[in-house]
Amino acid sequence: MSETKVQNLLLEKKKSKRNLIEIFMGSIVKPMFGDNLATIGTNIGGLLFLIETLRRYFPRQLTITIQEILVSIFQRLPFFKKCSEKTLAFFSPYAQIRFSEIEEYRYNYAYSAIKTYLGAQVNSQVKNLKASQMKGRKSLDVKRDDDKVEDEYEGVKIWWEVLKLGSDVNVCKLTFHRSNWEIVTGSYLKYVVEEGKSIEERKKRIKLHMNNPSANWEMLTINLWSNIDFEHPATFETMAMDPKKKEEIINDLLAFRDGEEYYKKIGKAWKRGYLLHGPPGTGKSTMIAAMANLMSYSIFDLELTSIGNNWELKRLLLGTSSKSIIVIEDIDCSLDLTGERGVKDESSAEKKKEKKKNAVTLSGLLNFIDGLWSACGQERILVFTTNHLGKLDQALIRRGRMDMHIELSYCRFEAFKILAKNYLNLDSHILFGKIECLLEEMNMTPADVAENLMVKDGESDVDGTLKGLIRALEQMKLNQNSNEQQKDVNQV
Ligand SMILES: Nc1ncnc2c1ncn2[C@@H]1O[C@H](COP(=O)(O)OP(=O)(O)OP(=O)(O)O)[C@@H](O)[C@H]1O
Ligand SMILES: [Mg+2]
Repeated sequence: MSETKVQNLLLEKKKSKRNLIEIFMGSIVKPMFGDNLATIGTNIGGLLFLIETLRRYFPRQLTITIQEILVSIFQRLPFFKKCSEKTLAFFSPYAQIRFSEIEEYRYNYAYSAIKTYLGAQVNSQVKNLKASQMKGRKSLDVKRDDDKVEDEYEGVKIWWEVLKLGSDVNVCKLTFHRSNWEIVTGSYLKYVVEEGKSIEERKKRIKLHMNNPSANWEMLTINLWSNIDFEHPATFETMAMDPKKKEEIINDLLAFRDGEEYYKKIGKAWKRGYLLHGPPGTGKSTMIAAMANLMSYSIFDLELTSIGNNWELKRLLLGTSSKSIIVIEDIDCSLDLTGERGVKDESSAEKKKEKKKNAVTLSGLLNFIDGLWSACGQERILVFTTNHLGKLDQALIRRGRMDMHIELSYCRFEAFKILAKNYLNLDSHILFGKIECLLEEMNMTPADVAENLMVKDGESDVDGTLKGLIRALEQMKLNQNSNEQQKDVNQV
């Protein structure tokens, strides 16, 4: 058969189908509803016919793409705007499920598990891949880099698409034939999420999250936190402090980590608060790093001064994940510690109101820790640090809120021995006796001791380094004595 003949035949076929629709619209719809409705009816009829034809003769993915194009065209027409999507969805044999990255202001962990699962669908047929190597890793991490992934589960075909809606809403969209509803919603999705989570667990790196200034937040709760890999080397082993106290803290942390059942049994939210207090340079921040490394928990470092009010604080706390340590450093400096109770000198009521509305208050923080957040945030550790325990409001530090108070203090001999082991690989030395006496007398911080134990010029030997520390301690003693003498003179 010649090519023109085939084309003519196809044209005839098309005409006859179009004629059928036109006869139906002209003889039934038009007489009943008039010209306008008849035109609309013709369009719908044509559209449905088109979809059915596409479904029969084209592969599924193409059908869906064409359907989407048709929807977008028809949505531009005022009448169809409302009903085109519903009409198409009604007639389409496929169902779709969307997983947004953020759902009701909270991070959707199913989304990240699905993304991880899709990234892991690597085989020799895959054409687009991406590879990266993280610091400290020997192997390359190779992931699939396709926006569209076709999957198969128990003989059922499933199509995934990774999309960005608007400027910042990330979505994974799943399409499947409605006849497979049971399998997909029953076991496939569970399988995907669990598989994604176990891959994440295997590859897990501890993250340090920092809150972005609220002025930079975008509408949909993304961008509240930025994160980087956390690579602080501190461990409890290298922490210079009283060994008994150290053991107590480690046991407390491990009991918390393994305590899911216990917390359920006693009906308490699975969270624990630690208050670290002590002078600057005694190891408060170092201990937070050691905690994160011991527990393999990520850190959320909450900078209260960059947010405006209690509502923003709530959003930030709701955006934290489980298995995390939420840190507020120098709580005495970053919070209006008097809360609403302290507003005494404001002259005008207006000012008071404004202050309440715009401040992150102690009561806001406490209400949230005790209330809503306890109900929805599990397996979280809260750490506050301060240099001035005395300045803190009693409400903040009462037991039950801050379960354990940890004092980090000046470097005594037990702590020094740990630093000497870390920095000089020394267990004992003839100069240790003298250092012990001086450390009992003088209040030198572990940070200062550590600084003196660092070999700076690359040539100093162990003796030279320890003598350097002794000199520093003696100098400190001299300064202290002369200060005291000066004070006495001033008093006289
Ligand atoms: N207890 C300690 N054990 C081991 N190293 C310590 C200890 N305390 C301080 N250091 C050393 O001193 C440095 C400063 O300590 P760190 O930042 O933890 O002190 P801090 O108590 O948080 O001080 P600040 O109150 O000023 O924030 C650390 O990098 C660490 O090397
Ligand atoms: Mg610190």
